[in-house]
Amino acid sequence: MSTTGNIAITGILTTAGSDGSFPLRRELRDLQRNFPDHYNLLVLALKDFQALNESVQTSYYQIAGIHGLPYKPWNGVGSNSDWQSTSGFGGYCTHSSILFLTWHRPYLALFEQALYNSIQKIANQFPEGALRTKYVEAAKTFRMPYFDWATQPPSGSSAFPSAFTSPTVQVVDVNGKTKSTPNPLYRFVFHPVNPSPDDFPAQWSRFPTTVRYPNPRTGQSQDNRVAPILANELASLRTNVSLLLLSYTNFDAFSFNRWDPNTNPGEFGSLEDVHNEIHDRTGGGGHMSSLDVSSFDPLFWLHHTNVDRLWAIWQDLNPDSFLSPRPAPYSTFNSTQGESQTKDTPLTPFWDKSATKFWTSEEIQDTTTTFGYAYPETQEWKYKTGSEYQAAIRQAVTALYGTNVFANFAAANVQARAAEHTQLVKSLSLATPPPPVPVTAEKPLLITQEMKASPIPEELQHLAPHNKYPEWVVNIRAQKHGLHGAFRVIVFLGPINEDDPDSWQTEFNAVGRVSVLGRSTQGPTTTKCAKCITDAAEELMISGTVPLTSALLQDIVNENTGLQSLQPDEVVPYLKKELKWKVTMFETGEEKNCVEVPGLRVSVTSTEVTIGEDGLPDYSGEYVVYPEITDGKPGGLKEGEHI
Ligand SMILES: N[C@@H](Cc1ccc(O)cc1)C(=O)O
Ligand SMILES: [Cu+2]
Repeated sequence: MSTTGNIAITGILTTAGSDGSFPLRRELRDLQRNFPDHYNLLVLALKDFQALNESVQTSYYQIAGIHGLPYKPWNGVGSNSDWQSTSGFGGYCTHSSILFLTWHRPYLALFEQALYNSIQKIANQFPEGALRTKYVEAAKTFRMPYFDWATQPPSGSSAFPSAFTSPTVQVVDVNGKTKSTPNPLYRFVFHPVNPSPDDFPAQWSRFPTTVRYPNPRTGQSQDNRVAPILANELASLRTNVSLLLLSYTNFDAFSFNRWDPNTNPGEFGSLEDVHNEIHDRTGGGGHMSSLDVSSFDPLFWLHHTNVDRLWAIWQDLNPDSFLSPRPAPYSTFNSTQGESQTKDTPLTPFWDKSATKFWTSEEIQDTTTTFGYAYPETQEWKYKTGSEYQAAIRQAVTALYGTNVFANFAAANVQARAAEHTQLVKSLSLATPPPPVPVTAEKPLLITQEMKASPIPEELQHLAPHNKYPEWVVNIRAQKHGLHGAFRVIVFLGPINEDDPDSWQTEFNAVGRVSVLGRSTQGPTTTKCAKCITDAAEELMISGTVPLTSALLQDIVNENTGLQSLQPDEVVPYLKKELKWKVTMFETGEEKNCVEVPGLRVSVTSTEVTIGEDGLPDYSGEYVVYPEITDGKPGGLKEGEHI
């Protein structure tokens, strides 16, 4: 890859196999367990890539810097002065816009192709002979792994893989000897933090490495906090992913989180919304929590690869729906605010294969193979017909994220989670975190092409007479920059410790959240992102969802609650009493209780789901709104109000 002139974004240059196949981007734990040579290459190459001089265009530092800070032009696209003016080039970020998904695809391809340079370099450093042959061979099919944060981790293993939390990792080094080495997925070590003056404001300059859940006093990363927080809201998140993939049929609704008055009752969620909450839940006030700096955490890349995968899956189920033109919410290098953003809008700063013009959404919609990869679920070449292929995708999705909430519930290891919860509470009071688990200890996820949906378990069948049940969803709308910073709305079902914001995320009764990555447009931490400034001026509204059914089921199984069915006659009075929500700001790592949120509106809807003979849910029913549940609560939808 040349480092002068326009860098073409090609992904890893690949020709299809004779059967039409492409190498797969695999789940991290699958790669680690079942493809140890690929994993070994990943560790060595990512270290090599991260160590590149930060002034090199294709270094880890510079590529990460395209997303937010330092807000300087990359690859000659835009000039420094463009970045300064708020009416001009507002940076490259595309969140809350129709281009959210498509912009990140070439971005990931760029990362993958740069990482791949290091992969090839490393493979060829092994001593000539069997060892080199083995790694050079493995390098050919190496692709970027993803972290599937929505799937049920195998029982007894952590919701946040030790591959991210272990400070060190065992590898076979290029001399053929096994050694322990700093783990490049654990964190990125800046070298230095500000290679050019003022890359980062003081808030971020103080961290010499990326951090997760930094201790507000010492700045120390507390990675052991991530797993229990991921586990605690996992059941609801899985339903959310299942709903998005199987019930949303419109690209605009599926893809991004901007709310407008015409949003359908069943479409308050989006992949962007689910993606936001992972930033929040893994960041804990550290780098992942802030769009300005999240891409410096290595986790960002595996997280976004999963987002790209979920989109690829959805797109192949809905090949005819794609983005419809919208007025640009902000100005960029190529389009001015208010001008139509379409599938032909250039995705700056990503030059296409010709390196003379930019990639557009249209060119990358259909297929990931343009960039030389596929996902386990999107191996289209294995199927004779489109409908066989789609049926296989549906089966795989339901097996991973929810055949139906009942099978999901039975599969979820509630006991393991409860134990993890106790461990978290204990570890918070310990001076030193528990010792890291060796990376190889992780259990593999089962990801196969033949995964089958399973039927409703017998002991829960009475809750879904004739295989029908109501799916309950909380919808949340708020003004994105209304609090001048990032905040979340956490939804609870049942009693909580009302007075202690620090404990809310780990309350067992926390069901899920909508995380809002708002930013400041005034004061000392003012963002340089021009898009955010115009968004704020426009009072941009966003929305998100928290599926409730899994928590309701837990309450049904827990006999102390008195709840016995999922039907409205029981659930409505129950929710009226037990449903609550809290808002906290989290940007600084400290939890700040916020009572008033501009534009907040919380509503509850349900829709009837039918589970087919094949175990697949049919989500095509109408949504019913229940204002009586939220009326009278702060920010709740009132009787007679339009959703
Ligand atoms: N936190 C629970 C979800 C839940 C929330 C509230 C409840 O009342 C019950 C269950 C989980 O991890 O699955
Ligand atoms: Cu992101």
